[in-house]
Amino acid sequence: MKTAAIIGGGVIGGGWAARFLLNGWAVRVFDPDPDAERKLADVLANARRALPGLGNVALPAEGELSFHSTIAETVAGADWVQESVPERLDLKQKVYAELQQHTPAAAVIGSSTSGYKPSQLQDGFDNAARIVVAHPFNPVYLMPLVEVVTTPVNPPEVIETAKAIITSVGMYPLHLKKEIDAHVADRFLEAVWREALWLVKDGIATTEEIDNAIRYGFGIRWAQMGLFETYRVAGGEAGMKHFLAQFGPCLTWPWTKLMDVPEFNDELVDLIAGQSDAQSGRHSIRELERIRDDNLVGMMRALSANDWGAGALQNAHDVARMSEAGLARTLDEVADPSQPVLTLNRVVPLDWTDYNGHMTESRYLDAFAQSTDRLMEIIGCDAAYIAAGGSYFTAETHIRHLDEVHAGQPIQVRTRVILGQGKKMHLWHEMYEGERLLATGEHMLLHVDLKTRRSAPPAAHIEAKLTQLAEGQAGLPTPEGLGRAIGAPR
Ligand SMILES: NC(=O)C1=CN([C@@H]2O[C@H](COP(=O)(O)OP(=O)(O)OC[C@H]3O[C@@H](n4cnc5c(N)ncnc54)[C@H](O)[C@@H]3O)[C@@H](O)[C@H]2O)C=CC1
Ligand SMILES: C[N+](C)(C)CC(=O)CC(=O)[O-]
Repeated sequence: MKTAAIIGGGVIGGGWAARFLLNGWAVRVFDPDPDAERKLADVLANARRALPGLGNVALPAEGELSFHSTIAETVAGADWVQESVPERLDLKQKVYAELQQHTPAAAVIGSSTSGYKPSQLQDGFDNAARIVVAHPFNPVYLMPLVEVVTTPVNPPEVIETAKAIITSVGMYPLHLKKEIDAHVADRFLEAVWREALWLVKDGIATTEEIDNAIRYGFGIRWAQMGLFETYRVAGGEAGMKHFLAQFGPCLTWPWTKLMDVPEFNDELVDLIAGQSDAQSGRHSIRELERIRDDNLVGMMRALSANDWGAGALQNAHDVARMSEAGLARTLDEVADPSQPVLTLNRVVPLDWTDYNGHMTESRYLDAFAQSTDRLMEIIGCDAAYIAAGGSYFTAETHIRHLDEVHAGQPIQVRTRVILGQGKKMHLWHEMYEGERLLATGEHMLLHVDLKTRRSAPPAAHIEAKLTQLAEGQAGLPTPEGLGRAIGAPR
């Protein structure tokens, strides 16, 4: 098991701790705040609620969490050290002086700093080559971006290790080869933040109106395409050049106050804090975090369905996790084809819950459909085969809802091929939470020619694999409930 040492376990260090733990790492924390353990437990509770169901493949078993009273003890045996102490250079440098004495030589040290350049953290330290900026976004357990900022003293192997570790916990390392104060993303945030402060101070808009301008408008666009791709589309058929010709000149108009910062006096602080209380004071911070997490998970899962942006990143992480989660992609990878095949191993995500407080009925079909897709891939009906014009359509489905399951619970589906002959594929899915049978799904599918949209025999290699599974599993007892129908009222 890999080990992460977290130096500073506040908002960001707590988020890093949760990200590593839920991805199976051992996590060792140092934070002098006597309340640090309680605060981190709160962050971890929210992370456990949101992260495991984000993807379609189960995460590894949670790692071990421990708290330590010195930096020396915390970094013992660490593969990765993440420094997240307050944003004060003198304090950070004091911490790096200690880290240089005790951190294992092979470990990489990442700093969460929002604004300092890596050279300011490396300067004068023997282990400078192993120090990089690894700037995350809040909440670290859900947001994938990490700005990795390096300097010429960082050798390629340190940079590659940093990128590989960040990728392995489902995040996206954006490597900036040139250092700059506040990296890239915080430059945007600061520009928007300055404008927003002026708009409030000048009485143009309240904090709530500014938030509405973002969340009902460009904020949704940015989440899926960013800035440049969005503006390319906004240029119409003439694209980016037309957009620049039309809107470029207005950048010289005096629209912006970007170069000024309003004076941070009591009057401005009270104005902003008062409006913010009126806007959101009815929710506690932990409640707001959960609302934020529900929304982020829902949006990222929508992007996954389109294999786009942060969703495409999550899908790639799911694929990387499949083998460890026991999910085969080919028949050769199925450990024992004479037994029901594991076709789904995931956690019920937050957005699958309904007003009854449990997984809603349509998601049982969603889960079984994911299992059918998995079985199709296993028998060779994969993306290439479908692109070449062959696939399966579902002709009939019968689901029995036998027991409840809730967001955050792990579910597994095991699938039997009851019949695989000619055009027909008759599947029997059983959904479990541990040993508890939650639902069964019986599905009749027909192989189709995607050009004619009519049923047609599958390719020989598909039928051969299907028959192999059906014949191999024929000796198993008949599943209880097979062929069951609701029946007409008498
Ligand atoms: N809050 C945010 O939105 C983001 C912050 N960051 C960066 O993350 C770093 C930490 O920021 P936050 O977590 O927001 O601050 P925070 O104040 O929530 O947490 C800092 C933690 O460090 C602890 N600490 C203080 N002295 C320490 C020491 N000598 N050794 C170990 N721990 C010590 C404190 O007790 C506290 O728990 C900063 O560099 C900040 O720029 C990065 C991304 C976003
Ligand atoms: C406000 N902040 C500069 C500390 C923000 C960040 O660094 C990133 C984030 O999570 O928005």
